[in-house]
Amino acid sequence: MGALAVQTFELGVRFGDFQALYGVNLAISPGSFVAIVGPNGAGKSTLLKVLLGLDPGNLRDGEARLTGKAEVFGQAPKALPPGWVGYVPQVKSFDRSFPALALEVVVSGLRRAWPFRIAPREREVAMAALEQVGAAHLAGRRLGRLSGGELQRVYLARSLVRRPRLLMLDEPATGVDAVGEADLYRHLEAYQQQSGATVLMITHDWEAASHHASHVLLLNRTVIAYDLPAVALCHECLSRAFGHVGHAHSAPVIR
Ligand SMILES: Nc1ncnc2c1ncn2[C@@H]1O[C@H](COP(=O)(O)OP(=O)(O)OP(=O)(O)O)[C@@H](O)[C@H]1O
Repeated sequence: MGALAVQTFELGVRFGDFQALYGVNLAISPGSFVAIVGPNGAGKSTLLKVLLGLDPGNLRDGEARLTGKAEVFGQAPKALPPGWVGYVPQVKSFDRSFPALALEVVVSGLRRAWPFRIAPREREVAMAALEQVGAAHLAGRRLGRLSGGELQRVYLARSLVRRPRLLMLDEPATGVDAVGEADLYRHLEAYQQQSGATVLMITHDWEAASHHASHVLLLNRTVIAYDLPAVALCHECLSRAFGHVGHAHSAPVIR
């Protein structure tokens, strides 16, 4: 296969007169587990949206402009075969009022359309994905009756159901308790070991990043550091990304 999982060349995104990202040059090898760390408004979600092939101009009102180039497995994100990329959005963006069952949500990831009738084979594949994230018992539950952590697992199962080569997660551990967070990493690492997939995960938890990620991308509108966690999370890099690194955050555990 040979191609890098993700490569960007002087990537920039501008919303009106606000430059959200500039000069982003990345080369991420297949099989990496990358934690994307940076302050609020650093452009982390914007970067993931570009890699998902979404047009940043369509995200909100106003003019947006993309410059430079992004490639996923050597191709423009929009040109990738369906199923190569999985995405788990932030829990807060999930619509729980939608009257659906967890199983239906997972099958919708398989079909990319709402499953009014679920075929036996689809049920089998979706149940396997739910089992993979320890959520088979949630299959028949309505979304509105799931906790934040349970909902997170259902969407993780949905993102895994087509066995993506690149999995992107936007703050998956937010609102999830410590056990749920440990489970999340366990499931991600197990999937990665089986499949060799590349994982990009936005997180505000430096400690978890330093424990679980193979690499850390420290971002503040441009790349501050992309390196092994112990290097990218050094005090100087964090100060450059966050400004003053005060006592509000626990110091990262450097192994
Ligand atoms: N569609 C849009 N229109 C205008 N501005 C936008 C749009 N999308 C993002 N922005 C702005 O771009 C900047 C980067 O946003 P983004 O959501 O990528 O940051 P983030 O690093 O993910 O932040 P957080 O940690 O708070 O989730 C922010 O200042 C945001 O307000």
